[in-house]
Amino acid sequence: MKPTNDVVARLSGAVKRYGNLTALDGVDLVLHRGELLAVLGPNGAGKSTSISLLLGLIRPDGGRAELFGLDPQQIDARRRIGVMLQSAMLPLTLRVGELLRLVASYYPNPRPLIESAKLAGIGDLLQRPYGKLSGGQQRRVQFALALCGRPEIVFLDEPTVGMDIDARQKLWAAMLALVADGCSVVLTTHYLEEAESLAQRVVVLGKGRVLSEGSVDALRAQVPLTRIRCVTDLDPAVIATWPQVASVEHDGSHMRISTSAAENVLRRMLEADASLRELEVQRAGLAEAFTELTREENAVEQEAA
Ligand SMILES: Nc1ncnc2c1ncn2[C@@H]1O[C@H](COP(=O)(O)OP(=O)(O)OP(=O)(O)O)[C@@H](O)[C@H]1O
Repeated sequence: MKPTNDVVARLSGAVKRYGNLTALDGVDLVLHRGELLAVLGPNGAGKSTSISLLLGLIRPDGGRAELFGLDPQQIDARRRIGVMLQSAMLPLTLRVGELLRLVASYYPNPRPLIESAKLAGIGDLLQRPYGKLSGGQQRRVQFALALCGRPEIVFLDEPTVGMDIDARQKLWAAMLALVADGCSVVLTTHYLEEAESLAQRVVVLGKGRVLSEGSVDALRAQVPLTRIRCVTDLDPAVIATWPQVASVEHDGSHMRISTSAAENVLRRMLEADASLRELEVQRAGLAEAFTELTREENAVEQEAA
């Protein structure tokens, strides 16, 4: 357990309503110094709302939001954070180097421009007007702007959307470099492999509530599933009705089955299909855990309705 003075950001019982819609319904969330926290959840779960509360862009209707123990709207708190939101309104005619210099000037102890550019992999873009860059290049510039002030916390709201694989991997490496340097990172993403390989801790939101919270391993352990992948002539709709089969999907020519009883399911499949081939059996990852957690939430809702 980390000491509580290690907490750099916190939501306590945060409630946010938009008319009749409760976007956040009592969310508790803490961020420790030097950790990468992934905030996951399906569309509309409340991820962006949670981040907006921590950034002081919106105010809670109940509960509290704190940055470094301060109100997030205080300038002393804001000077210690960097932000990359889903939509960035930046002046299109400014060159990337000019943008970086401008944003860095808001901070008391910014990184040297070259260091920020190197971390974000935009050293070759500094002379280019921002508006002339590709979508993926603009995202990298936005990342550079988020880290150029040497912030203690960086908030990244779906940062890798629109990036190719190479750019995404570079951004991952840069996030890890920030964390190694003692910076805390809050990352929202729909790419679960991103959370799986980067995050020390994961919070799963669903319909404005925290469904689960813990390390990636702890989350996986909550849903002890195994993934079976193979080529088979068996009918997926039939396999889906077998006991303890959580899901059956097609993956090209392969079938992918998630189950909590891998041995039983495999035995049954091998008995029923002598031509079953290209078999792989693997412990389920965060994706399956996430699907199960959010599915349980939906089922509870449907029962209650
Ligand atoms: N300004 C607003 N006015 C009205 N409703 C809003 C507003 N902002 C968010 N909401 C609603 O609050 C809920 C939570 O939205 P939020 O953007 O936090 O979800 P999210 O988890 O970030 O989703 P996504 O993955 O789609 O980005 C949604 O139902 C959304 O429609």
